[in-house]
Amino acid sequence: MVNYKCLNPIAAVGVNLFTDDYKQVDSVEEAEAVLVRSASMHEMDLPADLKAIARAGAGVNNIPLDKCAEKGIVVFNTPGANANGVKELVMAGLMLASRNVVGGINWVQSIKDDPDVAKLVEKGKSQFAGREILGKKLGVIGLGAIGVLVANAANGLGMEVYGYDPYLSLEHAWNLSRDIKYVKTKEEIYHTCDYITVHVPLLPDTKEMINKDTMAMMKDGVVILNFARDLLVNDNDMEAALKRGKVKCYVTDFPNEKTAGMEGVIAIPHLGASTEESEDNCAVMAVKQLKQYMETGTIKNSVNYPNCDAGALPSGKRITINHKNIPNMLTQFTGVLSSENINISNLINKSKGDYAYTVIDIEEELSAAIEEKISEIEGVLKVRVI
Ligand SMILES: NC(=O)c1ccc[n+]([C@@H]2O[C@H](COP(=O)([O-])OP(=O)(O)OC[C@H]3O[C@@H](n4cnc5c(N)ncnc54)[C@H](O)[C@@H]3O)[C@@H](O)[C@H]2O)c1
Ligand SMILES: O=C(O)[C@H](O)COP(=O)(O)O
Repeated sequence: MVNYKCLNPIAAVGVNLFTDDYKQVDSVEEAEAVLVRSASMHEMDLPADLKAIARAGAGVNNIPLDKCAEKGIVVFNTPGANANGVKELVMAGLMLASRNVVGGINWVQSIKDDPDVAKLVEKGKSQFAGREILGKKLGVIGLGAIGVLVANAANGLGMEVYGYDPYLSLEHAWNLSRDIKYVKTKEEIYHTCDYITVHVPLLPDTKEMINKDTMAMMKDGVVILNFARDLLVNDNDMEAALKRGKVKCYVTDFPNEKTAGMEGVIAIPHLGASTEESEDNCAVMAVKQLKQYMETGTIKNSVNYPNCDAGALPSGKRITINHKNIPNMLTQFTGVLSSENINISNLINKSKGDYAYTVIDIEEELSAAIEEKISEIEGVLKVRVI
């Protein structure tokens, strides 16, 4: 029986994939597997038995990835599963920043009880006049699952789109419309674009990438959209830029105590992935990946361990070992098995940064004593026998 814990509500279509071999538990202390959306796990004690965490979504900045890797806990996310949901809201964000729809709606509410509301509307509407996005320049920073969809959709609406991503993957490059101008530096986007949207993960090198220096390079009256993470923007610098009119409007899906009431900000309550379709897609992908790992040792879409297709289970046992990526580990693993005269029928070893993963198939049973011997090898972080 595998105990799992959902730290956030996870769509039923995903959770229903768990069979009778899985049991939902009340506390994370009892869990071998965790499903999570945006709940922060940074302050959490991670139980010794925890083997995997699946983030039903893209951003993993709420999970202590290194701490997990160090404990042999594999962290998964669901790349692309909510990208369309976010893209559609970004397109709405472009419109909301261009046409004063929010101001107009609020104004209609304030005069709704006036018997002359229809006349007042026609008289007063000019104060909410906007501009069209057709022909305007949009810069997309980060051409991953979301950035590519946003770039292509904006291009379809007649915008001139510039894209920047120093790590652009082949898959995403294939999906990018040929009309998008791929630029080699962020500065080209800053100097050129009327609208700038960021779709990068929150990492040490992207934190506060929108700040007074980068905004100084932008056109006067630029519109900035942030559907990625609040900490990508320096809020104090944004406030000053909005006051000066350097930035015309800041659309954020991540309001915080500083930006929620800031003038010039359109604040959306983190709704990018909050659609039935995205929630279902993420839940199904997260649960499938978690189950596959628990049942076969295969790792797909991990962010802290290497991906590894372990293949079908052997007739005997499968030993999976999460360990440090240091020399001499395989010799030690095979040494323990050969000293017990155990034949290896298949062996896979993969690494990612400081961590590695080894799968060893044997055609017989494995005693607890041998499992213990492997666990005791220096650099071994977790051992499972399936
Ligand atoms: N608003 C929401 O509800 C919502 C939903 C999903 C994702 N997100 C956020 O959006 C981010 C992007 O999501 P995604 O699904 O497109 O992820 P993704 O991993 O598919 O794409 C991220 C892209 O950013 C690029 N990148 C990394 N560092 C960069 C840098 N310094 N400069 C330029 N590009 C850089 C990567 O190469 C990658 O192509 C997530 O990390 C998450 O924080 C928000
Ligand atoms: O990174 C993500 O996938 C989004 O920010 C969605 O977060 P949520 O699952 O809490 O809506």
